[in-house]
This record gives sequence, structure tokens and C-alpha cells, in this order.
Amino acid sequence: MARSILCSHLIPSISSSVPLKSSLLLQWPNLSKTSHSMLLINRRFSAAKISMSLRAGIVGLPNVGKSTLFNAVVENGKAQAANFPFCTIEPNVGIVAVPDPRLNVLSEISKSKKAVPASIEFVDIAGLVKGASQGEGLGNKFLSHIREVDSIIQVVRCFEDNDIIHVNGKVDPKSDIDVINLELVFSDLDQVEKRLDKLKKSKASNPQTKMKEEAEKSALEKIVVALMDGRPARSISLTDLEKDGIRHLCLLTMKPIIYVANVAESDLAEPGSNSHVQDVTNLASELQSGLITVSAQVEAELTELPPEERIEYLASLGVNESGLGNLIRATYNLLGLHTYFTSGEKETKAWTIRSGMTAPQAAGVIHSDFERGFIRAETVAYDDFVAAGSFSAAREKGLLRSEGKDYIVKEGDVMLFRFNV
Ligand SMILES: Nc1ncnc2c1ncn2[C@@H]1O[C@H](COP(=O)(O)OP(=O)(O)OP(=O)(O)O)[C@@H](O)[C@H]1O
Ligand SMILES: [Mg+2]
Repeated sequence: MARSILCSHLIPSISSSVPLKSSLLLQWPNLSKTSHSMLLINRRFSAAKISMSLRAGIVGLPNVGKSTLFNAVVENGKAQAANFPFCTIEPNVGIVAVPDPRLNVLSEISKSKKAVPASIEFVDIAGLVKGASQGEGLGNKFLSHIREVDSIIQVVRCFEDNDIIHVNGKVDPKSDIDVINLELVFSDLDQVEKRLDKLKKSKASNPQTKMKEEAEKSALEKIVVALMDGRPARSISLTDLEKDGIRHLCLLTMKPIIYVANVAESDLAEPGSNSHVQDVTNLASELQSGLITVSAQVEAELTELPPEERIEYLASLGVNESGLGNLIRATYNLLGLHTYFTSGEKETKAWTIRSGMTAPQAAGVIHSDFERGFIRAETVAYDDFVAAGSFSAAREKGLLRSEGKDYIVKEGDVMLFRFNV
């Protein structure tokens, strides 16, 4: 596998090709105020392009419902979904909003002109078959598409339907999950062994390079033992230095996984009574992975209906909500992501950060200059903001804190940044 493939980065960033040159103090949610410098910033902001690089890849055997699920999640995804294996060849990519009821609450309080949710990219990848790591089916090319995502959503067929071809002849979630896991393991093993060979021959003399290579080698030696045993790389505990050392390899089995049990519409009300779902549940807990049950078929049909008829249709199947919100939120959590908000008259916006990020790093998600010139962040917890009813009321009640550069941003913080560039 070519080492040059870049893994995507976890954080959505704004490409800041136009730096903010003027020196000013900015309270972010007050951007709607019409001072000259504010307008200048606004204009530059709208010119900045948000690049969403947070990706969840939908994988699984051929013909299990990946594209059907993708089209439902992305609503107008338009990936070709049909009853024949390898229907998808090139990956389809779609951006999905992360549903969050807090956004509308904040937006109403601040009388914002618009509310902008956090988002994730979903990628519909071609079906994987036994031997893919050796070039079977659509082979290595598709493993490389998986290498480029941050997390894996594995669709497992749990619906019986003789008209829908199963590539292995019968519905068997355990075998399907094993096939995919083994292909990912083989692909990583191949890559890790090649890399270890290279590292053993390395003649690096620079002490820093040497130290990095030693950390990488030590991580890979541990990982190779797990892989030989059929276990994923993520099952090995590594030091931070070791983790950094192997990051560039984008190992497939390092990526977190959620299993999606794709059931028939008749099983939606009581998925636990379907033995295939029970198998996936047991395996997901053994592999310390998440599990969501959906009917991709039902979700796809829902998207064709006007919103008022959707609830009726779901009720007729004995459920009261679509499974997609859960899937999107679970994916977001799986990626270790948190949301903080900015809220003002112009807009209320949910920003995505990794857990553990400091206030300047969180500010940097809005613009790199916010991070560079960070002075302080005024912060109030979501519940306190809602209870107070505004930033100024929160300040009067002593709920608004002024935090410095070491502050670790918490889930649901509502923030105002002060910076100077
Ligand atoms: N829950 C379900 N119940 C019944 N049929 C389903 C369900 N989910 C998907 N299907 C059907 O299964 C067939 C295959 O679906 P789809 O094309 O989405 O699979 P895929 O995994 O993307 O396949 P490929 O790997 O070939 O791209 C379609 O005919 C679809 O309507
Ligand atoms: Mg497909």
C-alpha cells in the first residue's frame, strides 16, 4: 500500500488563505455590528472556504445496503443503489448535518438570522470481499478508500430476502464481520511488515529522526503481534509518541468502528428478536465497538415522503423515530468530537472540536488568526446560558467565566473569543 496516501485530519478547518491583517479586538458573536473593521472581517470570512475533512466511511460486503443507507443519510446523495454486487465502484461523498436541538434553542434566544449545525462527511465505499487485500473483487483500491476515512461504519446485512443476492449465499453476520475484519487485518499486516523492513534498514543519524523511528518501530512490533493473531491495531495500548509515530500509516484497524445492523422493516419495532441482530450485538460488544440498528430500506423510503407523512409511516412500523439521527450522533461521538457554540444576532453556529482541545485551539477552528491572537474566551455552559437568557444576563449573574489559553473547552460551551492580531 502506498505510504503517500494522506489520512484525513479530524478537524474541519477554514482555509485561511487571506490572513486577517488588521489589529483589532473582536467579540465573535457581535460580527453583525457594522463597524468598518467588523465588515472587513465578515467579508473575508465569507470568502474563506470551510473544508470538512471529518469522514466516516460506510463499508461492508457487496449488496448489503451501504448505498441505500448513504442515500438516506445524505438525503439527496444519489448514489446508485441496486440489487447487484459491486454496484458502487467510485466512492460517493456527502456532507450531513449533525442534529442538535440545542442549536435552535440558542438561535431563538439570540434571535439569530440563521443556525448552522456541525457536520460530518459520509463516504459510500465499494463492497469488500474475501481476498480484497490480495486484489480480489475490487481489491486494494477500495482498501485505500477506507484508509482515507477517520472512522468506519460497517453495514451488516440482517434482513432475509431471497431476491437480494448475498455474495456468500446466506445471511450470516458473524462470517460477514470476520471477512471484513480479516481483510483489514491482512492489508495492515502487509503495510506494517513493509514499513518495519524499511525502518530496520534506516541509517538515520539525526537524533530526533532516530527517536521518532524508534517509537514507530516499537509501536509496529507490538501491532504486528496483534495482527498476526487476527486482532485489530486499536486493541494495543500505545504511548503518545508511538501513536504519533504510526499516524502517517493510516492503519485500517486503528480506526474506530460502528456496526450497523441493517434489518427488514418488519424487524424494526423489535430488532432484538432477530437472531442476526443478536449476533451483531454480541460481536460489537466483544470488539468494543458501537452498534446501531436501522432499516436502510425504510430510511430510504422515508426520504421520499413529505415530513408530515414520515411520522405516520414510522408509527405504522411500530417506531417513533428514524434511526439516522442516532447513527449520525453515534458517529460524531465515535470520532471523539465535541461541540461548542457561538451565538449572536447574525448566526448561531455549532463548531466541531476534538475532546481535550484548549480555548485557543477551539478558536482556531473558526480561523487560524483567532488562535494566533487569542487573548481570552468568555464562556458559559449551555444550560446556564439558556437559564440566563443572554450573554449579558449570564455575565450579571456571574455565570460567564473569563478563561485563558489553558482552558479545556467543554461540550456545549457557548463562547465569545477576544483576540488581537
Ligand atoms: N433493510 C433492507 N431490507 C430490504 N432490502 C434492502 C435493505 N437494505 C437494502 N436493501 C436492498 O438491497 C439491495 C442492495 O443495496 P445497495 O445497493 O444499497 O447495497 P450496497 O451494499 O451499496 O452494494 P454494492 O457493494 O454493490 O455497492 C438493494 O436492492 C436495496 O434496496
Ligand atoms: Mg453500493
